[in-house]
Amino acid sequence: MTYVSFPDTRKMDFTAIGRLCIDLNANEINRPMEETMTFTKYVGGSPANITIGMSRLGMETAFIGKIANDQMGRFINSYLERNGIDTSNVVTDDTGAVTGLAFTEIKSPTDCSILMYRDHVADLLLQSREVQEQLIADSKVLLISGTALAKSPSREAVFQALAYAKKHGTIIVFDLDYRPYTWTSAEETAVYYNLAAEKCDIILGTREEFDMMETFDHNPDHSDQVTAQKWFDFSAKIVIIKHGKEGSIAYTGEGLSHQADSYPARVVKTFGAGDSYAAGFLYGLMQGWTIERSMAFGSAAASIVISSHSCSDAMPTVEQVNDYIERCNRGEITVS
Ligand SMILES: Nc1ncnc2c1ncn2[C@@H]1O[C@H](COP(=O)(O)OP(=O)(O)O)[C@@H](O)[C@H]1O
Ligand SMILES: O=C(O)C[C@@H](O)[C@H](O)C(=O)COP(=O)(O)O
Repeated sequence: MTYVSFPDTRKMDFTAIGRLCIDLNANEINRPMEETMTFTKYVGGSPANITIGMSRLGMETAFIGKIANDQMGRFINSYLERNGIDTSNVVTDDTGAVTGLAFTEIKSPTDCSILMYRDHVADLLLQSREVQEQLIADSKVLLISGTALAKSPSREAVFQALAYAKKHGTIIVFDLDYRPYTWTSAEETAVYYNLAAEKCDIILGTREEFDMMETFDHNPDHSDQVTAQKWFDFSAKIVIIKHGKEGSIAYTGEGLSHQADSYPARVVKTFGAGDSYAAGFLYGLMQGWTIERSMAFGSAAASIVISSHSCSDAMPTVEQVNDYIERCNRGEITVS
């Protein structure tokens, strides 16, 4: 059964809007940040990671964002271009803003955290008039991510992109990607997340992220079913709630639910799971696969990325994901 009909005559498969940042991942792992001396630099930012993932999977991709006018900004731009991502709507800041940094702490495979440096970052300065309507009209999918809603003018830019997507029938995906830093209150966060989610066809988030959105709702048992049901009265066709190692559950407007287990992984660090899952799942759905097969493909992609040092650079190809699934099926990867 087809739950989402993607427009079929568009030159761009997938366009994302939001932050382009730098991840600095600890080289000396299994210790606190205080004792970490060296880091490896990668392109980061959840929507950037997902776009890189989609590109690795062979999709035509583009990005809408703003980079700093410095070495970090140029590093990001050239990495995107080397990965075949259209950067014609990546604009350069001219106000002296900086690139957001995410230092990752890997204390153990299950105890990871991120230290964000996000004061005066370029990505939150994207303006609505800088969003190219034609690019969105030419795309099958527009992905938004919640962090870009945290501040103006990036907030308005995302809503403008949503308006263009609605106008042109572009399928809208919302990766909640809630990062408390840069939001000022629980009320502000919930209001803007809810306003954006009303317009989206596919919504992906963790249980904790949906809990944040339900600040004004009645869902005392944190029921996934109750969470999902709310969005089918708006635009949603699929709502996915992710539960880390426990797997994920997808709901569709017909009242059906689909459960996916996680794949085994030799976990190096847990971040990057959600971004690779999103890329794998969306890729599958755009191939016309069932929701279950798409979720399994996303889950396997996630296991590959959390078994690696980076998020963006470790995004797998189709062959790598299929090979991983086969190796798991043969019992060759059992550590979880
Ligand atoms: N420890 C783990 N082992 C195996 N797979 C995992 C693990 N953590 C996450 N995953 C996979 O990644 C998916 C998304 O992870 P999750 O942690 O829920 O999202 P996020 O990274 O956005 O917080 C899960 O549904 C699961 O398939
Ligand atoms: O999103 C960021 O700014 C940091 C990411 O690049 C980072 O690697 C990460 O946290 C990935 O997020 P996840 O996939 O939700 O775990």
